[in-house]
Amino acid sequence: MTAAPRDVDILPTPPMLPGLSQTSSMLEWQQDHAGFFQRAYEQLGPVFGVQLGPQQGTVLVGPRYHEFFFKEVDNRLSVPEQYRFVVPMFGEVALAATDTATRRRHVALMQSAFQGRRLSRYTEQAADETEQWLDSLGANGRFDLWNALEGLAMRIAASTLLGPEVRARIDDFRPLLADLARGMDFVLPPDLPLPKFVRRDRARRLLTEMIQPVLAERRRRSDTSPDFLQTLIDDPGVGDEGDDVLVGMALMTIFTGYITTCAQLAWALVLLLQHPAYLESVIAEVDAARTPAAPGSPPASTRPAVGGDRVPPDARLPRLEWALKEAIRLRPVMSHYARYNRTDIELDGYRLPAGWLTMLCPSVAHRLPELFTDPDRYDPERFSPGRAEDRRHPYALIGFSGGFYRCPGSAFGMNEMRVVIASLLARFDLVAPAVEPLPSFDMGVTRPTSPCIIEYRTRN
Ligand code: HEM
Repeated sequence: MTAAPRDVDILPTPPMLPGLSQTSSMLEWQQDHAGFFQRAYEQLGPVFGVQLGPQQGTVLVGPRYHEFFFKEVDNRLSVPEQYRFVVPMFGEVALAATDTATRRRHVALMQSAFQGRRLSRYTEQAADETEQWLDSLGANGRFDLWNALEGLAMRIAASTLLGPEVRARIDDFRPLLADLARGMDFVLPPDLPLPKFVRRDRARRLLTEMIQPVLAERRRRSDTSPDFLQTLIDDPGVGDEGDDVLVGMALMTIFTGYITTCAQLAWALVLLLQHPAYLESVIAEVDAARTPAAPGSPPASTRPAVGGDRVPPDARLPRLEWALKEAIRLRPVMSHYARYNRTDIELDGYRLPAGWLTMLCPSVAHRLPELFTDPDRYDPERFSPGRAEDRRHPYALIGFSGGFYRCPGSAFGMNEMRVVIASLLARFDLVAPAVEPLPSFDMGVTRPTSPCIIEYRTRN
């Protein structure tokens, strides 16, 4: 794929969509990220250039290019330059840390934090939070999808990641996290005096002020809480870097965990409700996994959070898992992944200039017919063992990114989505939204726009 550096300067840069100015291409992208990339791919092929505001980049589509992208990271492709937009939110932590050893240490710590017994405990907590939410809904009614799931995802993130002290103050915490989300911008310089950036900076300050006393109290008590905040406090590496880094990592993890999971969960639920035949098969699977309620127990809507006929948080629900993967395939929540070219790179006859971005676009890549049969069709069984279309290439399904910087919370995100949907289906009959929800990009992820009303009633 590559050639000696001396040949590179004579090569053309990748083709761009004709007739688009800096502003018009930016506007088209802002209105519909996936549609913009799809249009460019259809007109220009698997290697094309884009101009997003002042930044130029190359989008690569297809598993061979995905492999190149993930393998070149921390080599010719660099991470932190592209993650400058998170520095005002969390400081120079994780993917935004400029020092490679520090960045890898932060990511490795997160990778180890969301596995094994800790992961099981977090999943159980997610199930308890979900039952509490369901108990609050009554026997029937309606909820706005994003509003309801955002609240739930934040409560889950708060209790599992930051612990009971922050969970108790969730109502103060929630609008601040939402302000952080709305202040996320991949393109504009992060220090412009815009109202959304002013609110972002205020949110970070107030969130930090909330977490710092918790830290101090935990240290005073030599606490052994099982949440992620305690994992950070106990880690000798992060411990040495000071409280700013520790609080920044805590905020970054809770923020990233809540917003992506919530958006992906919302799409997964909508898609499932829109496909009643497949939904029936998932409900049957969920019912088979339910622990029977004790004889004479009260109706589901009035049962306490613990006990009753709950779906065990660790239940194996393959049909639901395939539906989650299908939602990740059809509605990936990240519009693209970007890395910064440290040097000129030659790729299949093109020059990707130093200073440009190199990008992947999961929404386009997930609809390649050579990987996914009848790719526009909702067909979760494509992930069943006999078909396993995602195994056609190790980088076919990239909704959690890939390589060393692949999402460290992917297993937790999958478990959380599974327990929320299984618990909802176990308790309620749900009605699909009357109109197809349009995607919204206002919070840094692709999510269903509100209002998107879901009706529910207790199952017989
Ligand atoms: C369905 C849910 C989720 C999806 C689709 C998702 C997706 C992603 C993706 C695509 C990336 C990498 C972006 C890149 O390569 O540039 C990422 C990074 C990350 N994810 Fe997830 N994620 C999910 C859930 C979670 C959860 C539950 C957590 C934490 C508990 C989490 C924590 C992180 C962190 C800490 C990073 C690194 C971000 C940074 O350093 O700025 N994610 N995620």
